[in-house]
Amino acid sequence: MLEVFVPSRDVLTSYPILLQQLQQWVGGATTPLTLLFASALLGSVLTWTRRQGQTTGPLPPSPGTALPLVGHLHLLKMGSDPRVMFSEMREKLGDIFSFYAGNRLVVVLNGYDVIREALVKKAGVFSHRAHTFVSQEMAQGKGIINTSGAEWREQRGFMERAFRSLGIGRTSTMNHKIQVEVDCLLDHLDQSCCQRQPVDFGPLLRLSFSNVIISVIYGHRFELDDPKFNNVMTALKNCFETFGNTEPLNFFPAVRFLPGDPYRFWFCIENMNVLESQLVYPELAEHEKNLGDAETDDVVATYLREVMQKQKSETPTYMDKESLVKVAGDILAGGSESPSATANWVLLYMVRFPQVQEKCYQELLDHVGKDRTPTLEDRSRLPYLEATIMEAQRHADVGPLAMAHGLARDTELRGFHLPQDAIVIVNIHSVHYEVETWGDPEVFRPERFMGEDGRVKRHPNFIPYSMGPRACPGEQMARMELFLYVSSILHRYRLSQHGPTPPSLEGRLTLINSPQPFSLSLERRC
Ligand code: HEM
Repeated sequence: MLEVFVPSRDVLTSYPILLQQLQQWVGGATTPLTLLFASALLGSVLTWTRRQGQTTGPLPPSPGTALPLVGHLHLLKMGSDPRVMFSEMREKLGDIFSFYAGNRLVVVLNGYDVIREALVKKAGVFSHRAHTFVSQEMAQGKGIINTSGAEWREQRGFMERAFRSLGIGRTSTMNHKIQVEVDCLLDHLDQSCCQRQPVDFGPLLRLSFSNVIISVIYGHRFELDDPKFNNVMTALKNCFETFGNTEPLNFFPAVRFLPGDPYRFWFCIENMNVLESQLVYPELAEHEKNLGDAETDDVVATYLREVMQKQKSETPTYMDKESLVKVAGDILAGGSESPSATANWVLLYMVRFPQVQEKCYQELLDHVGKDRTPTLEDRSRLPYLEATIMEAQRHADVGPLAMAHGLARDTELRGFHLPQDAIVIVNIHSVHYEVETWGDPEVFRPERFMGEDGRVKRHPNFIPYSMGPRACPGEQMARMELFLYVSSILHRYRLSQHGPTPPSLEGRLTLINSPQPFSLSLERRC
């Protein structure tokens, strides 16, 4: 789960610590650490020298001269927001640029045309994931997010098949699954509303959205106050929040032995173990016991049945129980943080732009009325609400750098040579904030997603789920969830700012860009 390189703000703040430590060791006495450092340096210089001689064509432009061991890191603005840094680099270097992080080449793709050319037209090469130290340690080469080639195709193909056969994507199935969680959330909100308590939606939405995907994976839900559920979800959140810090290990794996776990690697591993030992393995054992029961119909049961069939027919396969642990973890990771953070952003925008909230409510009144709650069948009748969700997704930049890709082999893109072991960053932020496309990208304006015919206008450059064969397999489900949660909350409550300061539009960028914690006041409308 989750083990891909994304140069978050954390990575850029982690490197100065690393560079400082390197300087200290160089000047210090001989200790196991200096020996460790010396061998890392020697290995790095050797690889570096070998690489320099291997390049067959011009690499994408870079910010200057790279040095052994650190590459271009000494030239990058450490600690700055990578989105800002990449925008500046793009202005100077063009749509495709590169830099060495240690001795590993990182290539950044910017703008719709270049990203489409890579992920769609050259999908066979660009649909790989980069092989990195941390991803290998955490995923053990298994699952969906961190696999490539035939193994990835089989695991991802399974997920898509299972989702189809379980009816995920069908309005009737999803209406029920999501509605159960929405109703529970609304009950909880009613209590806060009655007691005039402000609500911090962040943790509530995380638990609620996780329950939807858990019911798809394991066939049952948890009570929102179940301690085990809360424990496991905290572990997942911890992984998301600290994963970015581990990135220096991808370039200098030896630093994992430093005392005090400064890059939070062991903390991440520990939290992943909590998730797997308290949720995934026990669920697997339970499913194995009940597999004969025809009622058991969920992702895990479907996977186990397919493994049995393949074993029986002696079909070669990558599907096994160890892979199932990672597949289940990947689907849970994908299906919890991104959609719940997106919903939280939408609510935040409703408070920052009350006129948009009122317009959404008016649309709900006109097409749903006060006597019933919204359902997925109402989607086509509520285009402004849909447009508002899309605009919040674009403006909030939830997954600004997607998940890093890799290359199946050495390749060429727009005349530049890209070596097979490069890490490829897909800069979705550059597409969502392109002035040529949007005119005024900094402005929050749902109308940009409304057509003149009063219907939702789908824009090809709106790509929060990425593009090509590696694009998010949960898109359909996420869109249904976002619609039902947001429409139900806005239908029942007027949301307003709690306290004198409005919630900040500045996010917290880790693996994804989440809102900073904030609380809202609720007033019941019906
Ligand atoms: C608003 C909600 C969501 C957003 C913005 C989002 C966005 C993304 C993005 C940008 C990627 C990376 C694509 C790439 O590598 O180019 C991705 C991958 C993925 N997402 Fe989502 N996602 C969302 C919801 C979901 C849901 C609900 C699920 C599960 C049902 C899910 C499961 C996954 C998985 C398993 C991958 C890895 C795919 C692969 O490596 O082949 N996501 N998502």
